[in-house]
Amino acid sequence: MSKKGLLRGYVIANWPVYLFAVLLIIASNVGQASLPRILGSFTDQLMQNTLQMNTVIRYSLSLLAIAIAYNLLFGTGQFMIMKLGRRFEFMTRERIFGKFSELSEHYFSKQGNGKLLSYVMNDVTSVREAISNGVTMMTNATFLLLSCIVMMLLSGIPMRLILISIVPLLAIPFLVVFFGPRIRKRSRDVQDALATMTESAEEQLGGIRVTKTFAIEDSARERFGLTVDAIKSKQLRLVRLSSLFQALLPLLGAISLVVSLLVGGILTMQNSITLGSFVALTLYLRIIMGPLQQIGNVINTMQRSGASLERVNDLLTEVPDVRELPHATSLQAVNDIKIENLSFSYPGSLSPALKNISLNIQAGRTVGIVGKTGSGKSTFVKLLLRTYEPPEGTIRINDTDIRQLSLESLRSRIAYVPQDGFLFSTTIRDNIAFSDREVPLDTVEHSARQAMIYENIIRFPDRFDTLLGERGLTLSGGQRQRTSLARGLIKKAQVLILDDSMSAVDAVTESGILRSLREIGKGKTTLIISHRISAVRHADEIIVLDEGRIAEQGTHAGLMAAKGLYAATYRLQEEGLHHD
Ligand SMILES: Nc1ncnc2c1ncn2[C@@H]1O[C@H](COP(=O)(O)OP(=O)(O)OP(=O)(O)O)[C@@H](O)[C@H]1O
Repeated sequence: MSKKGLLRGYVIANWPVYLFAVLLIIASNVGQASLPRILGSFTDQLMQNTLQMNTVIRYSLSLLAIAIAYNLLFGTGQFMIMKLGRRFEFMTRERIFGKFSELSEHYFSKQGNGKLLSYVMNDVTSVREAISNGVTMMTNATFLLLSCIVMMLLSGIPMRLILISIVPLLAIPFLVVFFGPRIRKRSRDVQDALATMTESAEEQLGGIRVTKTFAIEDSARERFGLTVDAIKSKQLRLVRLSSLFQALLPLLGAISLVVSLLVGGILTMQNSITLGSFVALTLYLRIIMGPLQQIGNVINTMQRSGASLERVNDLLTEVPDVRELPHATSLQAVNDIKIENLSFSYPGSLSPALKNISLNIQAGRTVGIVGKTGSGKSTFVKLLLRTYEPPEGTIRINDTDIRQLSLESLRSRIAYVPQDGFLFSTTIRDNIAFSDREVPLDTVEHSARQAMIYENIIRFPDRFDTLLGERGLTLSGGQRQRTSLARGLIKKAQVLILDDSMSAVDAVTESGILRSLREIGKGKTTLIISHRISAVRHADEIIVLDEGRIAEQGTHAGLMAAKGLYAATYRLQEEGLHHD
């Protein structure tokens, strides 16, 4: 898609409706532009004393007919364009949301949620306003201007008088060329600053509890104030420029009127033109002031929305870091997972998070991964799920490089439970049955029992129908973690990955969950990642990661006998437990 693709594509797809609406607006303008001509001829008849009652009535009815026709035609045209604008807004928000689901975690960590929200809210609205109001006003203004000029010529007003009167208007294109790009540049600055403010507001709200517990509300307010100040000064710069531009166009119109009054007045005194022509000319120039003001307005809106359109187009043309091949293979079943010489550095990071990892995970086995914080455990899982793209040929499932697989088929075969599983503002039941909303309540309850959260849930007044989040109940950290665990356990997937998913539960609950896992894990490939050795000691194989490398590998008994890092960590943790 080209930079302008979004809007152009939309207008091309809807051109017959746009054309029809524009024609209606043009027709309404032609009618309106005949008003001064009618009034001019009325004045001449009045001066010549040739007016009769039925002529007066005819003139009045003509004016009424023009007014009604104008309202009908303009109203319908404007409604059609507004409707198209709203549809554009709706479609663009959907496309942006679709794009969000394509983009990788890396993109989101780079951009920040606030900035992305501002695309969906501020930018889309700004483009919609331009294509609704902008198209209506631009068509209206341009054709009213042109119709007035044509009608002036048809009204018998001498050509030289018209030309002299509209000379000041010739400066308009120069003003547009001068101001347009400058307004656009300043608008982009404002939109960027708005995005930064949304981002800052989002972060401040997210961290409000921390801010309060540290009693640093004042400095938080000050920091937010800085982003607001940045918008204020950028907005003032924009407003200064756009107001100047908007004021200059009517000024040109006013100069035209002055010229027409001066030259037209002299010609009327010399009887070179009729009084009717003079009245018509001044009325035309008065009417022209409206479109001129509108054109200034529209150009301002268009420039502002142009900046927003650029931002939205930039987002929609963003190429995701993790992409599917055109003919990606669909993964039907997971047998063996082979990892060979896997090294990985995060984009922009100098030191690798994983170094030379080689590992075979046979189907149906349980593998524990332990290691101190920052040793690369979560990175390993992210690569397995292709949240980040692993280097070519380093991770294979059933001998196929996972980069050849479709993302949907890969991810739907894996149930992943992160440490801080996000819960949505809906019922507990819907949160647990996230992978398949149709599963019966018994199955949801069964998973809740396995995750040791059932007893908590049935004590809530609405049990599994209890609402969570903004309009509902707030769960404790441990309850949240176990609800998210139940969500992973219910998923019908051949591979289960628990990424530190029991860190917020006590030792007794953990051992209950581990018992369930041994039951669920039958026939499933299970990866348990943990700081705590108690969570992995029953695994068929344990991998000890240290600074991105496999430091040790084996069963619990084997690793204990080796008396290395694993055995030392185990002793430390056991001692901690006994001291508690
Ligand atoms: N998105 C990221 N961008 C850059 N570096 C990252 C990113 N995520 C993790 N890292 C770095 O990669 C290294 C491994 O991190 P990882 O999250 O895999 O460790 P971990 O063993 O899971 O730690 P923990 O037990 O604390 O969750 C760390 O040095 C970390 O700083």
